[in-house]
Parts: sequence; structure tokens; C-alpha cells
Amino acid sequence: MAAIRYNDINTTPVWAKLHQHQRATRHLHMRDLFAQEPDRFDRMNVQLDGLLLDYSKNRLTERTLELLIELAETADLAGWMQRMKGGERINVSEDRAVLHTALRLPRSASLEVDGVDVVRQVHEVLERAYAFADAVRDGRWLGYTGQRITDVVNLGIGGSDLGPLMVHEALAPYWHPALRVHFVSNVDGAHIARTLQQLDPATTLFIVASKSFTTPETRLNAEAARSWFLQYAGVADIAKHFVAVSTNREAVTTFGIDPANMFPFWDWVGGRYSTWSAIGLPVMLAIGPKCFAEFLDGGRAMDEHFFSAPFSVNMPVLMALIGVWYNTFYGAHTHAIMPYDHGLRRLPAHIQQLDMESNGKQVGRFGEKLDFDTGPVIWGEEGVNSQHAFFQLLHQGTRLVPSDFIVPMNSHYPVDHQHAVLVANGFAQTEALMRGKNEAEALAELATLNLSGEQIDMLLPQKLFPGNQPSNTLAVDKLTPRSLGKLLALYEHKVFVQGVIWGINSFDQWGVEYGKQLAAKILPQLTNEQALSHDASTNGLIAHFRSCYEQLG
Ligand SMILES: O=P(O)(O)OC[C@H]1O[C@H](O)[C@H](O)[C@@H](O)[C@@H]1O
Repeated sequence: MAAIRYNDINTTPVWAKLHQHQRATRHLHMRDLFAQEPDRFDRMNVQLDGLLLDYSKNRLTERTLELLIELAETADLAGWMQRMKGGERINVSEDRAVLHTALRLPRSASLEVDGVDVVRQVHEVLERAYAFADAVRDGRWLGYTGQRITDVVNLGIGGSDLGPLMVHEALAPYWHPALRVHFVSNVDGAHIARTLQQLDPATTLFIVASKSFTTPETRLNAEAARSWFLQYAGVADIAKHFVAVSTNREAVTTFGIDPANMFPFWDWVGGRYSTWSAIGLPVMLAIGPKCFAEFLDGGRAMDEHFFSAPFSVNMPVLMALIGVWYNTFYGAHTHAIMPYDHGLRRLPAHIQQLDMESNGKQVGRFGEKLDFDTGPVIWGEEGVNSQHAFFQLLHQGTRLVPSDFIVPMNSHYPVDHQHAVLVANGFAQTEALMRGKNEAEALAELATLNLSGEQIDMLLPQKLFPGNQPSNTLAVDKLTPRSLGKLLALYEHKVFVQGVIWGINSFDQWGVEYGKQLAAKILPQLTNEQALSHDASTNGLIAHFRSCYEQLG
């Protein structure tokens, strides 16, 4: 464990310099910066093997970047990167190493943690998972009636759902033609019931995915799936239809799943960083081991870039520092993610967990209170749908909303010229957000209409766009397993870098525990007559439920 030292980043000279610099430059308009700097795009883009980050449409000068890099150096970013990569226990509150990057290392590598080569462990499990995926995909793994598997249901929540779900959706062009994968996460019975309605138990395989194997939502869904299955088949048939992915062998066995059907991973893989592990099993089943290996390769390419490129040309570091600039020094509360790709429509949800569960914290890694703003609210929606929903606020609202536009340059679905329309919309939005529309431009437009002076006075303010709204554009050559691997690892490292700057442990999540404790207390009270001792609102709601709940009789 690293020596305990309290986070003092906000008392360093560079922190004060950044505040001062923000005050001195906040009047600058990006439209003017572009006019003054014809080479702005050339200077402010980074490319890595088919992935381009254009960060020129940000409120940045060369000096801003210099100061932000000085901030990263002051926070000992290079040291923390080495500590993570080397397997030090940087998740101090849980006393764990943080090694999702080891999941992407090649078989030829080795990395010892507590005397164990974790790369060897990773590849042993990958080989087993690949062999299992191949057997299901080829029709060699058969159900209890001897039929091949046609449907896979992943039962998991949080990190055991969002990552694999997003990756699975994004890679639809690579799916096995005769295998459908479903994801059930919500404890709302509607989710499992509506999924099971479509399925035949003889041809359905369930993956119970839970790092801890104690998550009530997942256990309840798994029990519901098992009861449904046992209406048709016998207990001995469970082995052909239920597998588990977990770190908790004992709980898996107690649940009734044969440990031979369990794919393990390790406590040094955080749930929201686990898609690369056996938690990716539903993805392996859908796209096959070869494509999954390419996804891992893409992640590794980003790791190599992250661990070796100077900060000034390091994609995750730049995205993280730009985010810190807006969050901490501009007071921006949110960050929007807009994938201009239907397959990536669940990316905002995945990044929500990745970022907000990692950096949504008010204390530093050693428990010290942080006296500045940390992780933003992450939100977003696929383009162009988002344009028709909330872009009004981005263009003419009162908030600063930094955003990422993710735009594939090529489509797997060449439907007429629709892809060009999609891309044109994405680029146009970043231009409009940056430039805005000034009075002269708005007046020129109004002048072409036959309007009275009074109408022009009323309309002119409504036609103005302040602009100066920042965005990054991530141009992806084509959405493939490899490019998706790079994109996902990019966001993981971005979150890590921001955590380091703010002095946060990005790998624990104590904030989700309290609600779980109270839910466990409220659950029995919903259906008994026990006196209630919550606040008046919670008491009132429980009483109201008791009076409405039809199954109480
Ligand atoms: O994989 P599991 O142990 O079932 O955990 C599922 C999820 O639930 C927890 O409440 C955490 O907030 C998440 O980080 C985790 O991914």
C-alpha cells in the first residue's frame, strides 16, 4: 500500500494558477481562437490506429494545456499509472490491486501479484471460456432434449450487465446468425418474465453473472429462471443450461451451479471494468472467440498508448485533463456523451456507471474531505435522436455542457446515403455549438424574411446562439471489435486519470451500500403490520403500499 498522505492538490501553486488562468481566459470565444489559429485542428488532434480525437473545439489555449499537464505531473500521474500497471494495491479501501489492464495482456506476457502470474490465470480462464463459446456456437453443447442452444440469457446487474450489454449491442454485425443473447438485470419481474415468454427452456442457456454472487437482484432473477426451467426439466438438467461467472466459488456451488460450469475472475477486476474478463462471456458467445480476442487487442493498443505516450499527445490523459478543466475550474456539473451510432446507444449508460461510480466521491483515497468539485453527472443519448430531444438546451440554455461526439466514419449498414446524413449532423452540431450565431448573422437571416421591425426585435434574441460550447469529437474508422476495445479502454483510463488528479480511489463504491441496507429493512415491513419508525414520508409511503398492495389480501 502506498504511504498515507493527505491529498493537497488544491493547495498547490498550479491549482491556483489554473483558477487564475480560467478567470483571465473565460471571455475568449472559440470562434475567435479558430479565426486566429488556422492550424488549431492540426495541433489539437491525436490519432491512434483508426481512432482520431479532435479536441480543438474546447476552451483551451496552449497555456491551458501546459498548466493542465503541470497539474497531472503535480498529482504524480506517471507514478500512479505505474502503480496500477504493476499491480500495487491502489484500491486502498478494499486493499486490492487494480488490474483490468492485465485482462488484455497477451499470453506471452507475465505479471506477478502476490507470487501468482495473473496473466497465466487470465489466459487459462479465457481458453476455457472460448472453448465453451465455440461448443455452444458450433452446436456441440446441447440442451437436455439434445437440441442446440438458440438463446442465451445473461442475468447480472451493474458491471455484470452494462458493459457486456453495450459491447454486445455495438458489435451486432458480428453476431452468430442463430444465437440470440438477452440481458436481464432489473429486479422488476417484468424484465425476466417478458424475456422468458419468448424462450424455449430446451434451447436456452442462462449465465448467472455476479462478481460477488450475493447481489439480490441477480440472485432473484437466477432463482426465477431456475424455477421456470424446472417446470419443464429436471434438476440433473441444470448443468446443461446454467453457467456462472463469479469470483465467489462457494456461493456459486451453494446456489446449485456445478463449479465445472463456473468461469472465475478475480478481486483485482472491478465490476465496471470487468467486460474484458469472463463477464464478457455473453459477448464471446455472440461474436465468437476470434472477435473477442480482437476486442481485447484493441484495449491493449489503448493501454500501450496510455502507458507510453507523452501527456501532451496522450488521448486518455488529454480527455481527462480537459474534463477536469471544465468540472473543477469552470464549475460545469455535467458531461454529455453522444454516440452517432445506433449500436453504441448503450454507451452513455455504461460510461455513467464507469465514471460516476468511480469518481462520484466527496472524499479522497485516504478519507480526507475534498474541497472542490469532482466527478460530473454523465448523461447522453444516441445522435441524431438527441438533437431532436435536448440539444435546444445545449445551444441556447444557460449551462456549460461539455460533450463527446463519437462518430464512426464508416457504417456496416450502407442504407442509401443515410450514413453521410448521420455524420453531417454530428459534425454540424459540434460546429454550431462552437461557433454560435451572432447578431449580424441572425439579422442577415431575418432580413431575407418579410418582417416588421417589431417582429425582428422580438425574434432576434431568439435566433442568437451564444456558442463557445465545448466538445470533443472521437472519429472512429469503423466500429469493429478492435476499435470498440480502444474506445472502451480510452474511457476507463480517462476516468482513472481524473481520479488521480482529484486524489480519489476510483475503484471502490461505498456510496451504493446505504440504500441496499435500508431496502433490506423496508422489505419485510411492506407486508407485515410492524410499527414503523422511519421519517414521516417513508412511513407514509410504506403505509400507502400496505393499503394498495393487492397480494396482501
Ligand atoms: O457483479 P455483482 O457482484 O453482482 O455486482 C453488481 C453491481 O452491484 C453493486 O451494487 C455495485 O454498485 C456495482 O459496482 C456492481 O457492478
